Amino acid sequence: MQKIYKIKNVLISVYDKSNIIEFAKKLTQNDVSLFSTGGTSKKLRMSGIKVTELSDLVNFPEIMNGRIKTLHPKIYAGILGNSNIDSKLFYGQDIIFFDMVVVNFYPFQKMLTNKNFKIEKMLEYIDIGGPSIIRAAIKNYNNIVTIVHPSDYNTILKYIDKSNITLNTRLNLAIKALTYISNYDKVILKYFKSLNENNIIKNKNFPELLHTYYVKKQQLIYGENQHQKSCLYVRHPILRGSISSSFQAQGKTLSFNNILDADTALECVKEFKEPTCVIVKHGNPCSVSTEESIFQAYQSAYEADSISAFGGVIAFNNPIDINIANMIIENRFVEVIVTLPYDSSVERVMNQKPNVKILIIKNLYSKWRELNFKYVSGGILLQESDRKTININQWKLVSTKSPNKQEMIDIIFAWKIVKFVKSNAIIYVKNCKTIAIGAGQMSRIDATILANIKAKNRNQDVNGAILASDAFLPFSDNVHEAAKLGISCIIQPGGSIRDQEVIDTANKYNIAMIFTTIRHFRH
Ligand SMILES: NC(=O)c1ncn([C@@H]2O[C@H](COP(=O)(O)O)[C@@H](O)[C@H]2O)c1NC=O
Repeated sequence: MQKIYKIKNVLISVYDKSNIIEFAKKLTQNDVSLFSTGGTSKKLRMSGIKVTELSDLVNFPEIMNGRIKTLHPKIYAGILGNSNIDSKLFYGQDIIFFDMVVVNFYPFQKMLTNKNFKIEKMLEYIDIGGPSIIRAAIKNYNNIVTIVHPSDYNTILKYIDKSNITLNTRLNLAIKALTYISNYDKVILKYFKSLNENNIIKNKNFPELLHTYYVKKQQLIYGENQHQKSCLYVRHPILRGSISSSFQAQGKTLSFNNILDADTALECVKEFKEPTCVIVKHGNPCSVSTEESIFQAYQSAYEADSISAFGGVIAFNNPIDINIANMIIENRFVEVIVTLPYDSSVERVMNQKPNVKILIIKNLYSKWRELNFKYVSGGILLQESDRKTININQWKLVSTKSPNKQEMIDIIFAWKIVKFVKSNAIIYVKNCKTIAIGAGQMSRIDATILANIKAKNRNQDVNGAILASDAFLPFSDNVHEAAKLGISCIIQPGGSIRDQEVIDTANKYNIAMIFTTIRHFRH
């Protein structure tokens, strides 16, 4: 036979007071005694409902602006205890054993929409007493009914006069309550994680425990290789102007490598305000060019290294135009295009090559400073992203010869690119166009020799070009190699113990040399 539960004492503490008057009235009509926190008591009393204030019950006032209202052993004994068993234990201590708790929490999620709320204000909306009451009641669901949704008031009233709130009903209400607490905590957790990330960025305060919050965006066709499964997760809140927030307008399913390359291409092209095109293969820019128009930039970047551009990932900092579209559909093998939204006429042309993957970026110049994660077996490395912008005032002219106006423009152009090329990186630039890139070599001299080979093989005119090196030139050998092709200016961080020897060699060849004092390794 089902045990009969008579509801006698009810604790009510609700932030959302909708329908509470009607509910409380019906309870009192069924000989139920009510016990409430300050605001709830006031509301009930104003409607003529008899209620005992919990602070009177425990003989302790609500303090600290409501931070402490119900956190009292007498209240928790009344929630966690069983009147049949524990009455003797608390003999003479005026413990009221509650048969039902009706609670809803401070509206933390709703307050999040209030962008002006500072952290201190948000913290005040973390409900402490409410979830504690509910958690205690859930633990004692054998003896207590737990209500967290006004929509359950009527359900419970149907049973209350018959005193047949079954164990199963209480269990289901406890599950609802636990879900409510858990969702509430998830929202707070998300908020705290966002603070965590901001703190890391602002204070370089790397936490003991690292929580990250990434949401699955899409399944990828495969990982780095076909036998590896893969998908893309994106940070929350979404980073605007990034590859993660891009929208795929057409083309086959993206792969892991497509996204990596598109990210490098996009981040690199974002460095430039003038029409610029960046072509990337295997994580490295193969060519970059800035021109008067985006079409010219594309043509010039393509010509700079048309061999490497085959099957490349191309990013533009302007919408692609009809000329680019025609050129691509006629005779170019392109894997991915990253562009700002383009015209419908361009769309119609690109639709003729439906396999080309096109990613649309709505906003290029996001102000975010991001964190950079790299995975190692069993751990992750965390660092600030290399967002160091150029500050010419920190640069030092160390050679006898000074760069001329065009060389100055070219070294700034090159220095923006070099941080996107894997180390050791040497790049040659002339007239705002890369003419050879030596990437990812284990020795710097090999990177320089590679750049020389590429420049020669592609019939580039290196005479009067500039050389940018992502880290210091450790020996003068690089200068000798560069001089062979007529390099007229070198930009590098400086900082080698052989700096003077390197400078002397530059002077010997009448090469201008600038030290940036900033290094841009990329691994
Ligand atoms: N601090 C406490 O001891 C405490 N006990 C209950 N509350 C919350 O206070 C609210 C009701 O307060 P009032 O009845 O004063 O309007 C409810 O949302 C309840 O979850 C508390 N507030 C915050 O934690």
